[in-house]
Amino acid sequence: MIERAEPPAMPHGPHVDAEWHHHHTHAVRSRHPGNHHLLTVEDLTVSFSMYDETQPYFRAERVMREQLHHLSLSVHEGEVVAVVGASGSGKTLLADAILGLYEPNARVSGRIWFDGEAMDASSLARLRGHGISLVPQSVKHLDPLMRIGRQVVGACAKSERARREQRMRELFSAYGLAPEVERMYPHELSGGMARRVLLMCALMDEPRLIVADEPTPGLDLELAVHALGDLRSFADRGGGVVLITHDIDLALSVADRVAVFRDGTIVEETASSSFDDPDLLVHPFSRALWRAMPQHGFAVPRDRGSAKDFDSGREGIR
Ligand SMILES: Nc1ncnc2c1ncn2[C@@H]1O[C@H](COP(=O)(O)OP(=O)(O)OP(=O)(O)O)[C@@H](O)[C@H]1O
Ligand code: NI
Repeated sequence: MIERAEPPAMPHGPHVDAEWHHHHTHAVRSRHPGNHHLLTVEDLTVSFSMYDETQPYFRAERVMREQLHHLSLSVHEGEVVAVVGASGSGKTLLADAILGLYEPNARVSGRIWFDGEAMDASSLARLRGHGISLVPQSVKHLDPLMRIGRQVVGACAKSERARREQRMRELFSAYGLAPEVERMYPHELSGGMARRVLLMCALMDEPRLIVADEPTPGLDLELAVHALGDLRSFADRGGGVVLITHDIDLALSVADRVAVFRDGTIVEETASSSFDDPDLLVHPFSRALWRAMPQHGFAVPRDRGSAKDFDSGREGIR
């Protein structure tokens, strides 16, 4: 169980120190029975302890709010799996959980396996940047006080510096960033440049799995296609990619499989090609996404406050 681990504090990202910090027991490491996946997430549930905002403040008690519910997902080597769904539905929480990043008030349960090994929060944290890399959703993840070149090269042993600088320059030219950008600070970059830098940071580490949380907003179509093409070729070289996005059209152009995410869980995992024919889609929400695609007439899925439309019957809404 991931809830038992004691995660180390990390220099970047949210401070890792969840409530379950206090219950230590040693997680049992075992191989997943018959697992041939690079990543397997089983029954992942994330809740937050918070004050009940439906009560007046003087009566409010701490309650647990569950945001991810019994979520399962798998990624093979060589595969791009797109996680598509509405905003605010918990997709970033899924990314954070795979990276072993938990807020202090989070309670996490479930199982995560990487390359057949059972993971806990501390082993996931150790893999961060050393096997699993995140392309974060917000460009605010860049350090505002550090020059771009230093951030991309990252903290590394002196002996590795030259090799990493060489790789950075290759990535710079592949992404059409001028060498001067190395000397710049994040506030001097356009949104699109900052996005490319975040992607480069992930590619620098030569991970086995990349979790990309909305990597394309702010990129024009050509750059977005380039960025996704890079994730595709990373997978083609044997890596795995979890591509979180609400742009299903773009996702379908690179993903092997699509995991349809709704209200804190994955309701359907299917081949991208299922979106060529809505009869191959099982869940009403997947069909609603299909209908919302431009070429199918832009029917906007009524995602909020109309759960019944999707949950009662295969056809869902019109
Ligand atoms: N530390 C926390 N405490 C309480 N609630 C939280 C915490 N972190 C996230 N949440 C809640 O979890 C829910 C899911 O948020 P999340 O950012 O994962 O959604 P998302 O699908 O990534 O959205 P977007 O598409 O806007 O990026 C939100 O309602 C958010 O308010
Ligand atoms: Ni998000």
